[in-house]
Amino acid sequence: MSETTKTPRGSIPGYDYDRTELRRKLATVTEEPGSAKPDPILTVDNVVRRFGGMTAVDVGHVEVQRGAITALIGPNGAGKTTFFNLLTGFDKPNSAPSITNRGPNTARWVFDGKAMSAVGAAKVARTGMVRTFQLTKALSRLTVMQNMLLGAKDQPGENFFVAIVKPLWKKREAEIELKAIDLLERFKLLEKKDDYAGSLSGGQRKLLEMARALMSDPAMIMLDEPMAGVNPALTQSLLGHIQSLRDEGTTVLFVEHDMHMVRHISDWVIVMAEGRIVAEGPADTVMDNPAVIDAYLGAHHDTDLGDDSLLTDDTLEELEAEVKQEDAARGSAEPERVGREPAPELNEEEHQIDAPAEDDK
Ligand SMILES: Nc1ncnc2c1ncn2[C@@H]1O[C@H](COP(=O)(O)OP(=O)(O)OP(=O)(O)O)[C@@H](O)[C@H]1O
Repeated sequence: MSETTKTPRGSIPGYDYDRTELRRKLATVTEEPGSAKPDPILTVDNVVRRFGGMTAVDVGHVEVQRGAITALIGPNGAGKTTFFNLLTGFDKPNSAPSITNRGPNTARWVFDGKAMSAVGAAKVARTGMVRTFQLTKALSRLTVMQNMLLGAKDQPGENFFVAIVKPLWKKREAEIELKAIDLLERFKLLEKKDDYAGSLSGGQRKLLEMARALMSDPAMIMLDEPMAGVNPALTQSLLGHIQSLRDEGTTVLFVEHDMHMVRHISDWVIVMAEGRIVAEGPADTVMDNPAVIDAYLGAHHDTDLGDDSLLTDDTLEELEAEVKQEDAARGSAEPERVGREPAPELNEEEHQIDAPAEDDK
């Protein structure tokens, strides 16, 4: 990956993006929930969302580093999607400020210097914080190209002067179309540009949604399970796209269950469980945090944390002893062996994603 120096979108002019520098900065961040980041693009305080008696999100404080790829992970039901919905204006926290709810404990989040707590979804997107959905929102009865054009900002019709001066709107329209073609080519969807979005596969719709989100040049893109439903053949290129976005200066915040992907591309990982942030750190160490292991084992016994080092020799011996006991109880002569499988590597040919069906949720 190149060590280019570019300006992250939404940053102060002249700020040099440098990946080595980013890593050096993140290495100074304390590995604890809510830790301060050297250059946060997003700072969130006191976001609480309850559904009836159940608290789905209760985030006291969290920061997202500008220009980095941050993974938001956690077991099923941890509150990740609800948190995305709240931040992007698709839902409202119970802790939102109101006439009856004022004071230091009310919800507040600031994106790129702008207070966002009372901002609706459309305006949030215009400020440069754009998200995709776990279930794609491509408009089935529009073509792929029409979907892309909808994602553009500064459309000719939005500006009265541009709209009435033909050379101006013609020029702007042509620019938007060129951008759409470029993105569709990047996401290998160009030959589908005249097909209805409804005819695409689940994985292709996922790619279309990401490409469409990029039409507005967001400062931060928030991806909700980008890999779910994506064909393994496209997995590697999607990972490459996400990394290039970061290298070009876009901040990426993504929710993902595939721990191999999380380990492979994240600069930083934030872990949620039962609505709270329970751990933070770089991908290669955060998975060993006892709070993370508890969160996953407590909620979801069969989650693969992508790290076989959790299987220590002691654990293996204990498991082997348990198997022997069970076999003895069943009267079996030859106990099964408990072994350590090699950790699967993320690799172009072999990497398989646990892809839930697109319409699971
Ligand atoms: N509209 C809603 N009404 C009632 N409960 C809800 C609603 N939306 C979410 N919840 C509940 O809030 C909790 C958090 O759900 P959420 O979808 O945010 O979790 P998640 O971490 O994204 O899970 P997953 O990884 O399975 O997608 C869950 O218990 C869920 O059932």
